[in-house]
Amino acid sequence: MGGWLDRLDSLEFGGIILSVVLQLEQVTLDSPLSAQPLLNQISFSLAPGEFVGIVGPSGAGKTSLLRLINRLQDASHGQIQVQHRPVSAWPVVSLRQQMALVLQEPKLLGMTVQEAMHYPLKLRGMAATEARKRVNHWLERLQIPRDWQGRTELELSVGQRQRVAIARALVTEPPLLLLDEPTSALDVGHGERLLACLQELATAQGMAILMANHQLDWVEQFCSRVLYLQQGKLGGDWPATVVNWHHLREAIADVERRAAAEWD
Ligand SMILES: Nc1ncnc2c1ncn2[C@@H]1O[C@H](COP(=O)(O)OP(=O)(O)OP(=O)(O)O)[C@@H](O)[C@H]1O
Repeated sequence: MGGWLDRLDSLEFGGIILSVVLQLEQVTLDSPLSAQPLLNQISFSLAPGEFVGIVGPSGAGKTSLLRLINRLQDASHGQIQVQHRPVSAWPVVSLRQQMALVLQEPKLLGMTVQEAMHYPLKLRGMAATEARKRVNHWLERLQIPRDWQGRTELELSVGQRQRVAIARALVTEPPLLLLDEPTSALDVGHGERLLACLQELATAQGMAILMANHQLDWVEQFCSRVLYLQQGKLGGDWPATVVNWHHLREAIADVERRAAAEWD
């Protein structure tokens, strides 16, 4: 493994060379239902080795943002670049080979765990022996028991399915990993182990990871940077070490309480 950094282009800012995997400039997503956009002029970039948490109240736009990057939906305005190339200029299949997206309720599409793990490697034309080695490596790394390999999603709990979906995403070792609430159905032990593994992938191997997560304690513990979304706007983009976590928790809880009170 390794080599992600070598595959990236570089940008020069004031004489300092920086690599950027992902760049959003003034990205807006209009709502089909209201005048208020679902995402409003979002700009940020992501470098190799960053593990970034997207936090914010329910409905703030976290999932919508991840969907735009992978082109499940297109932005109404602004530009998203992956590896310095607008997402609209990439053939969709090639764009999706630059990244892996794991949605909140992952599906194995009727495949067994074993088949689902091999499928993305088969699509990339990897030789069977190498693919087997790669699959075994990631099954072990995410501590997925061997006896799950013949199971389909109907024979896995939601949390188990989540772990398999993340292993399936990692098996291609993409430069960019997009995760939507990857720990929502995991117990503390598996959640912490997964996030520690992701942190190591970022810091030791240069993978860029963007993760929507409601569980602020874990974002605080494992992420290097935090994006705060509120009502579709980017309310903050901070290194995790400078965040006032107590204040941020209160701010999010306040918005969520007010939203709930509107129904009373
Ligand atoms: N296809 C759609 N059409 C119209 N509105 C949508 C659509 N998808 C999402 N929305 C709205 O966009 C807003 C943002 O939703 P999104 O799922 O991105 O939020 P989120 O921050 O991921 O929420 P949660 O934390 O609850 O998962 C919400 O108000 C939602 O109702």
